[in-house]
Amino acid sequence: MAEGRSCPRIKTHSILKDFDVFWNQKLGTGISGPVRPCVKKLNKERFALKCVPDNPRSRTEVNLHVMCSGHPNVVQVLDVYANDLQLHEDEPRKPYLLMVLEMMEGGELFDRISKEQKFTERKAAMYFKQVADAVRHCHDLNVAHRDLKPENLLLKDNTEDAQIKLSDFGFAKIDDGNLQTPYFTPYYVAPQILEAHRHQTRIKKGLIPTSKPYTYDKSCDMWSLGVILYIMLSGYPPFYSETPSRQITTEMKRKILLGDYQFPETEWQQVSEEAKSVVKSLLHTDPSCRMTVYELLSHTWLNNAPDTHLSSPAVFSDKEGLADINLAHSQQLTSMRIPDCPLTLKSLAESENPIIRKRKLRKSSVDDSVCQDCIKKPTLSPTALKSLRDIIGYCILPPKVDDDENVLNDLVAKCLKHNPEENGFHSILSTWDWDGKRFNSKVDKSQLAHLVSELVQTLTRGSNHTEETDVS
Ligand SMILES: Nc1ncnc2c1ncn2[C@@H]1O[C@H](COP(=O)(O)OP(=O)(O)OP(=O)(O)O)[C@@H](O)[C@H]1O
Repeated sequence: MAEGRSCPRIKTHSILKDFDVFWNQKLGTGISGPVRPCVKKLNKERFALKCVPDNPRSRTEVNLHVMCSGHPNVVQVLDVYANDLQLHEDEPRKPYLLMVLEMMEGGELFDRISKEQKFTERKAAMYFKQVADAVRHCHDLNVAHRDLKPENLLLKDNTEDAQIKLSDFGFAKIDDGNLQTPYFTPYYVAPQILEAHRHQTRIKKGLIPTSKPYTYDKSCDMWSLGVILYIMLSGYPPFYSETPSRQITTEMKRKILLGDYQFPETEWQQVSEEAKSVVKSLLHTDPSCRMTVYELLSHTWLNNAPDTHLSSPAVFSDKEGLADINLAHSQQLTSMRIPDCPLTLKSLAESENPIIRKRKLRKSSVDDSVCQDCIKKPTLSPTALKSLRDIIGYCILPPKVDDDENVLNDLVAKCLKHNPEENGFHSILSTWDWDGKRFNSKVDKSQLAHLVSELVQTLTRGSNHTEETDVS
């Protein structure tokens, strides 16, 4: 079992006593601003300095990064300072946490791959194994990283066999298992919570041993690993939108939930079946069936990958393309992360006055672009809404009758009477070959619940229905 490091004492004297900081240089830039080089005065050793505003969230980042630090594939945190700084001319001095990090001279992993003369499956497996081992270490400590993406995989130096290390614990979270006891109103619920609920039900029925704790966040890390591996092997991501936008589109979410991706012949015909099988097991749509990090590390491909050439370096050398890949991956992670304070819905009777309710609802909108779209959408009648919700409720609750399929077919048919024009609904139904009366393919009820739940969220945001509920 891995042992975590305890948090170093946060130093409150000026960092400039111990380090020379190159404020005008940057090693890279993230959401929290540039990461700068610095040199320890005592021995002239080079480090990277990450400055984050001092607030509870950054304190969590520091704590969890330090905790996971004692592993060769995790960037080490040497020291942490709490100093007041004026980092921008137009801002007053503000409290910051300054993290002195091990210097990763080799830059980001995908930049390195773009320069590889001969990039093979074996090399990809060698890189990937190190990333997986870092994730194993975090998961052993019950930490979900939640931001596994190419930009956070850094190389120690520029040598041929440089180590890869995981960085940026800005979204990391102690996986305290809260999601094993999901609380929600069954009709309006994030897809992730539905999954946790299903898992809970399966444990209760004895279908899954209780010794295998399930947390959605850890399974998200495994999904991210699947996306990273897919990109490493082919040069492009498994899920992308035909119309690039800054917001993840409903269509892309749908593709992710349905696991709707391909292995196009041109780039994938050379790739071994074992590698594809690893990708498939990581991108499994049901998080509770997704490969765990231990299953991944014991997979034969990781230790016995063939020496076949991959086309990814050529694709990565297009810098703009690589930036698009990184952006798409970040957006997908954002859409998958469960908010740290889960949203719950209160009934109208419990809410405060209507003006406050409306204002709260406006503020709670997480996806403005979707919201704007929805305002233009036709209003759903309460009966139509109820019939959609009945389908969700039916799909997430344990079956009560033997005649499962007919009940579902009847519910859908009834719903169609109330929602005849709703294209989103028709498109969901076509996933399982709805012929107007029944489904002709076996319905994955969990996925159906996901998709209808999303549709309900989309249709009710910005419409009259938002007045029926209050988000707190
Ligand atoms: N230890 C390091 N050594 C060298 N470069 C680093 C180091 N840490 C970070 N960087 C560079 O700085 C960039 C941003 O760092 P980091 O991801 O930690 O910041 P962030 O503000 O949390 O970013 P994000 O937008 O990904 O959340 C990295 O992608 C990398 O290029």
